[in-house]
Amino acid sequence: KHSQEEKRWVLSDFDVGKALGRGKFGHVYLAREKRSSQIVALKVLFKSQLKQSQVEHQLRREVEIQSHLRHPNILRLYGYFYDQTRVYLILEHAAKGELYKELQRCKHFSERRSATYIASLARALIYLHGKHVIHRDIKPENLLVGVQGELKIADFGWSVHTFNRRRTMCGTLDYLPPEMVEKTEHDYHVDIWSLGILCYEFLYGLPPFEAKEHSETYRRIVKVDLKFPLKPFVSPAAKDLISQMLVKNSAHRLPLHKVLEHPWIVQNADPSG
Ligand SMILES: Nc1ncnc2c1ncn2[C@@H]1O[C@H](COP(=O)(O)OP(=O)(O)OP(=O)(O)O)[C@@H](O)[C@H]1O
Ligand SMILES: O=C(O)c1cc(-c2cccc(F)c2)nc2ccccc12
Ligand SMILES: [Mg+2]
Repeated sequence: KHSQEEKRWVLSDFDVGKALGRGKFGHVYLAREKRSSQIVALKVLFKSQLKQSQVEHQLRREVEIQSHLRHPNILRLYGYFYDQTRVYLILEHAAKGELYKELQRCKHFSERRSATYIASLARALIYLHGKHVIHRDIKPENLLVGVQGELKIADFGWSVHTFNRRRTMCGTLDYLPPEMVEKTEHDYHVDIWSLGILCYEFLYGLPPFEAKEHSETYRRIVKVDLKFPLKPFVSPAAKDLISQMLVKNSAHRLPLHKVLEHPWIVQNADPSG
């Protein structure tokens, strides 16, 4: 069956309301689609700035990827359109805004709240990886909150489709070294590392390798210089999970389905997510 012909949207299809926030390439507005009265977030990007920053292909990829994703913890992209000067993304409206503002407000999250978020993110990443998509930019700024407090992964600007590189251009992989052949697997594990960073930051209010200078942060990351402060109190189970995700050798990081089975998640995550 041919998929329903994509609707061609125009700006006059929407009543545009208040600005929800400012991004690098333009504003995001609350808007209502006139025919259906559906509330959306309309992300307006200026072509001139997109050209200047040479991110056109990245934006097209972001749109292509996000428009095909359907998961409760992944922000929907309903469609897009453009006029002479701007590109418009029609996004699901995340009524409770940015997670990182909430984290700043309450300093750090409880173990139950953190575990619930980590579980829903793990489920979303399992879905994403199943579609051969890696996000590569999982951080509080890119996490929005829905009307029921549920997490929504947004900003697929850095996501990529990892097609299987097992087939090289010339067809044979006999001459490829191990790291090339397994390269795609290696890619998936970047999101597990970021999930471990997030788990630490939810519980302590700061990312684990933070330092004044970039060079110092870099050194701490490559060394996996992981230290757990005495305050706030964090259970040994939580530290165990974080320690199994923040592992230098990507192949040894706890797989996402094992994250969901970890005792700390099982005992603390709210099943509804
Ligand atoms: N779907 C949405 N629902 C509610 N608020 C949103 C939504 N999308 C964006 N916002 C608000 O608008 C702000 C800017 O949006 P966004 O982060 O997507 O722009 P950007 O920073 O240019 O994108 P990127 O982070 O990829 O550079 C966000 O920080 C958030 O406050
Ligand atoms: O004038 C265009 O054809 C145009 C289209 C798109 C575009 C096309 C599909 C999806 C998407 F997200 C963006 N982005 C642009 C960025 C800069 C300048 C021009 C364009
Ligand atoms: Mg942003």
